[in-house]
Amino acid sequence: MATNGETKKPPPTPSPLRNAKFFQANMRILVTGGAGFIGSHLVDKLMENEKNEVIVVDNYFTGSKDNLRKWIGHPRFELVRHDITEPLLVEVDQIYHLACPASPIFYKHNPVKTIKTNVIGTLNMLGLAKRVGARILLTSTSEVYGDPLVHPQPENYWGNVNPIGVRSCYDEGKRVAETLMFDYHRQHGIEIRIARIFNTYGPRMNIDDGRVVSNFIAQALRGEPLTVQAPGTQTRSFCYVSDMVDGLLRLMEGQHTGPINIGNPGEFTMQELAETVKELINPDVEIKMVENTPDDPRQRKPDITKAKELLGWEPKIKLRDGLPLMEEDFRLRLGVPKKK
Ligand SMILES: NC(=O)c1ccc[n+]([C@@H]2O[C@H](COP(=O)([O-])OP(=O)(O)OC[C@H]3O[C@@H](n4cnc5c(N)ncnc54)[C@H](O)[C@@H]3O)[C@@H](O)[C@H]2O)c1
Ligand SMILES: O=C(O)[C@H]1O[C@H](OP(=O)(O)OP(=O)(O)OC[C@H]2O[C@@H](n3ccc(=O)[nH]c3=O)[C@H](O)[C@@H]2O)[C@H](O)[C@@H](O)[C@@H]1O
Repeated sequence: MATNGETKKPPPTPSPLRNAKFFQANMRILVTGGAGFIGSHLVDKLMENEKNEVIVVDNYFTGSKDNLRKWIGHPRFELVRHDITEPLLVEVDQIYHLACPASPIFYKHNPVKTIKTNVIGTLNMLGLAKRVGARILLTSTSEVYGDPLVHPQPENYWGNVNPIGVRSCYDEGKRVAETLMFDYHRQHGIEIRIARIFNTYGPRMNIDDGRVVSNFIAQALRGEPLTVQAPGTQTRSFCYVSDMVDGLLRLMEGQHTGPINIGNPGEFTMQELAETVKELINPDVEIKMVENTPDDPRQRKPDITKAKELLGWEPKIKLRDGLPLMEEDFRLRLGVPKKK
């Protein structure tokens, strides 16, 4: 019973087809942004389960069909070119809502489009969830904490965000997306899950993505200086993509709405990260200090107590073990074989 005296409407029941005799899949799952970095790894994992049908919608702004090449043509897989700022009509049981450019250079490239994706796109996906009674998971971000004044960041910290800065299309956009999720949950009884993802890295990141790990690895392999943005003492905590996917699946399947931080608490300065990449990948490269961009958060590290307690999740892969896996993928794509 809602506290204002109104009876809370239960969400609509899933399609009756799910119980039909010839219905093969137990679960039809929509992944928005599934052609992107995290999305495509999530799709790989979901497709491992023969009971799942997976539909990816993506506008290929930062994603690529190449990331999903092994599934194209598979009977349990569909790939749709679609921009989520437009309505979408599909019948699904779960929605992993990832669509949004994630690298700062891409999300700042067309900030109006970024905020439309976060607000109108999330509204569209919530409308879809409401119509078909699907459970929906939003991939929010540690950027909702802005330039945090509390360290490490627990989920109940409300953040320190510049609402009119160059990053706000993304961080404020995700904050509104979280608000929309909770309003649909409270008003319409939609089953929601919110993950606050902290910097994630791994194979399939765009080579010229602009994010720090992909930049440093590509630079090290090309023999170019590693560009540490000043002052270099700013910190990030890097989570390997398979750990991230595991966390997202647990959150979707568990009983908790979140928001829940999913990230690796191992914290590094950007100078330390550059030194580690240099040591592991190319000891001959130089490390160069370059100018930074406005509003760059000075520190970031997740408090993952909730993820541990509520999801039984914690990351397994340390940065020093994850970097060589990403190096291997970048070497293949850049055509730079390892010297014997
Ligand atoms: N990778 C990280 O470190 C990180 C950290 C925090 C949050 N996240 C969130 O996780 C999600 C995935 O991030 P990623 O690193 O895989 O980024 P990505 O850029 O590789 O993937 C995003 C995907 O969304 C698609 N997309 C963008 N706008 C769209 C639109 N309007 N309609 C349809 N598709 C659209 C892109 O083409 C791309 O395939 C994003 O929501 C991002 O905000 C990522
Ligand atoms: O985890 C998150 O919540 C967010 O993290 C990142 O945003 P950011 O941490 O700014 O990512 P990067 O662009 O990789 O920058 C990380 C740090 O590296 C520095 N950097 C970046 C690039 C570079 O070449 N050199 C360099 O020192 C930046 O100044 C920054 O301090 C992601 O890009 C967002 O999508 C995500 O939501």
